[in-house]
Amino acid sequence: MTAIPTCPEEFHIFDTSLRDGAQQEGLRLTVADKLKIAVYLDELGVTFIEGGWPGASPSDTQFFAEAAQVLDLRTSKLVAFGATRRPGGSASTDVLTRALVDAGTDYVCIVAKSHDEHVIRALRTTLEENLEMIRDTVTFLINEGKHVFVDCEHFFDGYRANPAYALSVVRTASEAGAEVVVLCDTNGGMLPSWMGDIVSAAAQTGANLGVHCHNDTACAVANTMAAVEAGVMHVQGTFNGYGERTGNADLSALIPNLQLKFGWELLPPERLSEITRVAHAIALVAHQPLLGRQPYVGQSSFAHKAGLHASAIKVDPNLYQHIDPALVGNDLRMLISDMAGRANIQIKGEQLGIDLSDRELAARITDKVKAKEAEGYSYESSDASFEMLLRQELGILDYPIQVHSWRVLSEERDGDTITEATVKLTAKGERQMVVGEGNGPVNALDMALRKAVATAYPEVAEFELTDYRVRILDEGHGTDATVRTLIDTSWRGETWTTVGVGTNVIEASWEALLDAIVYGIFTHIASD
Ligand SMILES: CC(=O)SCCNC(=O)CCNC(=O)[C@H](O)C(C)(C)COP(=O)(O)OP(=O)(O)OC[C@H]1O[C@@H](n2cnc3c(N)ncnc32)[C@H](O)[C@@H]1OP(=O)(O)O
Ligand SMILES: CC(=O)C(=O)O
Repeated sequence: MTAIPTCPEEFHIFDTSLRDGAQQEGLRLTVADKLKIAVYLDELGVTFIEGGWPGASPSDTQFFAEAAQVLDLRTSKLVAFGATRRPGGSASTDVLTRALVDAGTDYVCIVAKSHDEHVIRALRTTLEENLEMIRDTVTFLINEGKHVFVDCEHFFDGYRANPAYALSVVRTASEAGAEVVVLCDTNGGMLPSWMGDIVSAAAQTGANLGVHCHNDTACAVANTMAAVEAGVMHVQGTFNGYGERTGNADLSALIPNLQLKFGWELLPPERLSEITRVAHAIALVAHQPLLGRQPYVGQSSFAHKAGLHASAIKVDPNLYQHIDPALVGNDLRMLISDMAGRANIQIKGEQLGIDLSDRELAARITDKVKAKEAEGYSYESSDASFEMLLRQELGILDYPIQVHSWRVLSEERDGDTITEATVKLTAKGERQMVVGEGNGPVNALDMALRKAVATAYPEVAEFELTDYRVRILDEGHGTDATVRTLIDTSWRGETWTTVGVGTNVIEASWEALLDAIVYGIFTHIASD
């Protein structure tokens, strides 16, 4: 095994979620969103937050103006992004360079071309003029009192095409006073084993080096780690890997990798344990669902489904996890499914405070789960229904309501569809018959059921059906297919999921609805 590198005396975590992250298709951040995310990043403690490109868009200019007024960053420093001046001009008169100065940050990061072909064909200037643009812009910004970083765009591809020119760009930026020269894998085509030699060659210039990797080969984090092993002292990335095309190096994986695998204390442990919360909070602001299988911070990162895994986890959780999830603020989760063995059921029982140590009892429940899963039930996505099944099997589920009958009618009257449901039940000894109307049969049943139960349990009126999903289980059967319905119910910050299965979608929905109400009553409302 190669030796673990030691942490450089100065090491930067440079977050570009608000700049390169915002270059992701479908991601649109308002100024208010950016300000919120900047606060999360500062609380976590990244070294730098790149806020955007002032002058390129009015909202980025506004972001820096507002940030100066309202952001009180405690641990991070704000960076404004820009580019070298235009060819043939002067940095002192370039409109965008002026906007960079006016952004008012102490730190700026400018992008410079480092691939000869890009200079000639995209920038349409000479190789020498490109070096002059870098020299002029860095010098100008330093004279304006800025700390300057230079992003060498297409550095790795440029090095492979013309190493001498790519290195001359690094040298020019460093000699002009850039505090870090960042080697960018702009097209994201590199592989980890290709990084080390190129970074080492760039280090010969004497520049302080950083790295900025895109994820087009799914190697952005690995490439960044390889560059770190080769000696860079500054890593750029984004939270949840947002970024142009396939994204950037994901800081929610990169930071734990550096801290927990290399043993570098980049963040105090109590801040590292906030990283899952921060990744989710940023995803929420960005309106991007966070992938369950996102390393370290995803909901499934420490979720165990297979029976063999669970049986070893019962002995010691570390037998089947690479770190203690608490270190990154995540949790071990035990999933119940047709792949479960006794151990999954016993661990889940323990988490629910139900003793299932008896082998025969655990085996009976395992068989029951497998049989129900074969019918189409899915307990890994419906914890509440699993708990009800468990309690039913153990005879410890006191049904708070008894349903006598239900029906639902939909009719078209004068062009309008009217849907009405009737539910008859007994709750706390009182017989109820309630009619509910809704914009469809499931909605009408939900209304009638909750109204009927609410006379005995008034809190049920506040239960909210927050999600309803229907999945056809035997495609090809057409309208007589078996369906699975999953219902999320929320109340006072708690959410639980229940499942129903059947060839009749309304019956399957009713099963999930009824379980949702019953579960909510016995777990959240004191029964008397
Ligand atoms: C690798 C990266 O992701 S870097 C970040 C890229 N981010 C963005 O591009 C987002 C914000 N960009 C913008 O709003 C616009 O592109 C602006 C304001 C920067 C420029 O807009 P426009 O003036 O309309 O020019 P346009 O976008 O068509 O072309 C960019 C120009 O910058 C030049 N340019 C490209 N790279 C550089 C550089 N490193 N230094 C100086 N000039 C550059 C191009 O040659 C082109 O010049 P041209 O106008 O003579 O053709
Ligand atoms: C600078 C930058 O975003 C890149 O080269 O990808």
